This record gives sequence, structure tokens and C-alpha cells, in this order.
Amino acid sequence: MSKLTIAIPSKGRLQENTHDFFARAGLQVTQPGGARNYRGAIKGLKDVEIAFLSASEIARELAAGSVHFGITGLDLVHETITDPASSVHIVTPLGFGGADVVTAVPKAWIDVESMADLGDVASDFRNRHGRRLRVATKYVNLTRSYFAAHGIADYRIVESAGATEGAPAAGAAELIVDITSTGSTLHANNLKVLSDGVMLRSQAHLVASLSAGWSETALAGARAILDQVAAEEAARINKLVRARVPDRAAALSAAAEEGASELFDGVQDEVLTLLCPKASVPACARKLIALGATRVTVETLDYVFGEENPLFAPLAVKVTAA
Ligand SMILES: Nc1ncnc2c1ncn2[C@@H]1O[C@H](COP(=O)(O)OP(=O)(O)OP(=O)(O)O)[C@@H](O)[C@H]1O
Ligand SMILES: O=P(O)(O)OC[C@H]1O[C@H](OP(=O)(O)OP(=O)(O)O)[C@H](O)[C@@H]1O
Ligand SMILES: [Mg+2]
Repeated sequence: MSKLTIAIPSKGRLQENTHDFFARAGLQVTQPGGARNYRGAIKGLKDVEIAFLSASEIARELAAGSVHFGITGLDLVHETITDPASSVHIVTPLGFGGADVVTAVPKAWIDVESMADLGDVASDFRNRHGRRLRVATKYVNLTRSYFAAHGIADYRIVESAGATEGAPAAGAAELIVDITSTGSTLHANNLKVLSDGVMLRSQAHLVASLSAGWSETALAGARAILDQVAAEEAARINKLVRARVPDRAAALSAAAEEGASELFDGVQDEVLTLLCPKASVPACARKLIALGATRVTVETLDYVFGEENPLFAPLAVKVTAA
């Protein structure tokens, strides 16, 4: 496997946003074999191959080293991969697919508000009924470690393949662990999240496999992709700010207080050209005007490529050491 293989969700909640993410970075994903063919490509990058898989398969393939990059939820990374730190590298969060993995109990359990309360109920339940409390979930591993960390041992997991929130009403379990974003499914099923019941805040991430064969070709492909991703991100979170100021040094240090820096350092133009975090632009402009600028102009950028790539460098260190 010398090409770089990127696994992306072929269905479900992460699919559409994943395509938007690549499009923003100027990367066009193509599916030459049609929508039912599970291999694709990226226009203009001949050494990059796309594998269309489900979000949970992507986590498995990353752990197995059969793909280099994957886009999947952090929930699936932690549930599916035994020791994530040793087998994958988190490249960057993607800003979509946000949802929490939570412990939820029936609203009718008015005395149960926290994991500690749940621990008490679990022991009582066993004494009273002679069987253990049942937790319906597909997050078996996350549940085991979170419950253990809260000292809860008197329970049994009932593996759920879907519609987990229905399990208590159906009599299949007493409580659930599942993922939620709007909370409407929990509410519709008369369930409430425990006060300290959020076990993981998840969102979609770009993840790299440490055990995939990182050939020279694969690394070059990764560099090409991450250059565009990093350039788009830098352009999205910053603005270009220009002003003519009487005292460059004073203006630069005022701008630095707002997180802005010279776009092309070492250039002694009359006009100061700054890269400034979006949210700090108004404050930065006020300071520049206070320091003698008559006008401050602000522009939106498409890409900011840099000599250093903050996404590629840490990955390269890990995969070349592996
Ligand atoms: N409200 C949500 N509910 C569930 N998952 C969400 C939500 N919001 C974002 N996600 C993310 O989407 C991921 C994939 O969920 P999705 O339902 O699309 O896959 P799936 O079809 O259930 O996958 P599979 O068929 O492999 O089980 C979740 O693991 C999670 O990271
Ligand atoms: O907080 P909410 O906005 O109500 O979303 C939560 C629901 O969404 C997910 O199911 P999904 O629709 O993905 O179906 P699935 O269980 O078949 O994957 C999850 O398992 C919850 O049931
Ligand atoms: Mg789902």
C-alpha cells in the first residue's frame, strides 16, 4: 500500500459535512464508480485514494492500520480502539458532528441526580431484586470504564444495536448510555442525563493511523492534503488587516495584544499588513486608529500557506518514529 488512503463516512450524520470540509479546503472528492462504489479519489492528487466506509468501520480500520487517515467521531475512536494514544494520532477536530455520550435514567427516578446516586441505586437494586441493574448501550467499553471510575460495579450491560432510548420503556433495561446532541430523543423517551453523566464530548476529527504503512508516497500525499487543510483553516479563523501607521513598532505591539501578527515578517513597508484573529479585528482596528492610522482595511483570505504546517509536523514526527 504505497498510496495514501483516506476513509470517509459513506452514510449517516457525518457524510455531508465531510464533503463540505474537503470542498472548503479546495479538495474535490470524486466517486468514479458511482454512488454504490466504495472507492474514490481526489481530483488532481493521483497518489491519494478514498475509501467510503461507515463511521464505526473507519475507527476499526484506523486501529488495524488499513487506512492512513480517517474522518470519524471521537466517541467511536474511544469506544472502538483499545489504546487510542498508541495506535492513532488525532490530527485536528473538524467543527461538526458534535454530540455527547451520556448516562441517562428515567425522569421518574427523582432521587437519582448523579453518578453517586446511581451507584447507591445499583447496590440497592441488587439486594432487593437479586439481579443487577441493566444498562442498554452500544458504548460497552466507554460505559465500563466510566462506571468503574465512579465505583459502580453492580450492573450488567445489555448491548443495543439501535433505538437505545426505548430500552427502559420496553423493559429491556433500567437505564441507558447513548449519544445525544439536541436531547430530543432522550426527552421523548422520558429520560434525563445525570448531572455528572457526560462521559465524552465528541465531534468529528481527522485521525491518522500510526500503524498504516507510511511510505514516502503516503507521507507526501498527507503533506499535500494537510497543507490545504491548514491553509484553509488559517484563512477561516483570521482576517487580513492593513493600516498606515506613523510608528510601526508601537502599532505592532498593540496588535500583538489582540493576537495579531505581521503577515510577512521582516518586510518594512509603510503599510502594516497583519494577520488578525477574526474576533479581535474590531479591537485591533480601534488600537491602530488610536496610534495614528487614518484608515484600517480588513480583508477575507482564501488560503494562508506557511513554511511550517502545524498539522503535518506532529504527524510526521510520530509516523517516522513508529
Ligand atoms: N445526534 C447524534 N447522534 C448520534 N451520533 C451523532 C450525533 N451527532 C453526531 N454524531 C456522530 O456521528 C457518528 C456516526 O453516527 P451515524 O448515526 O451517522 O452512524 P451509524 O450509521 O450509526 O454508524 P454505524 O452504521 O457504523 O453504526 C456518531 O458516532 C457521532 O460521532
Ligand atoms: O439528541 P438527539 O438529537 O435526539 O440525537 C440522539 C439520537 O441520534 C442517534 O441516533 P441515530 O439517529 O443516529 O440513529 P441510529 O441509532 O440508528 O444510529 C443517537 O443514537 C440518538 O438516538
Ligand atoms: Mg447513529
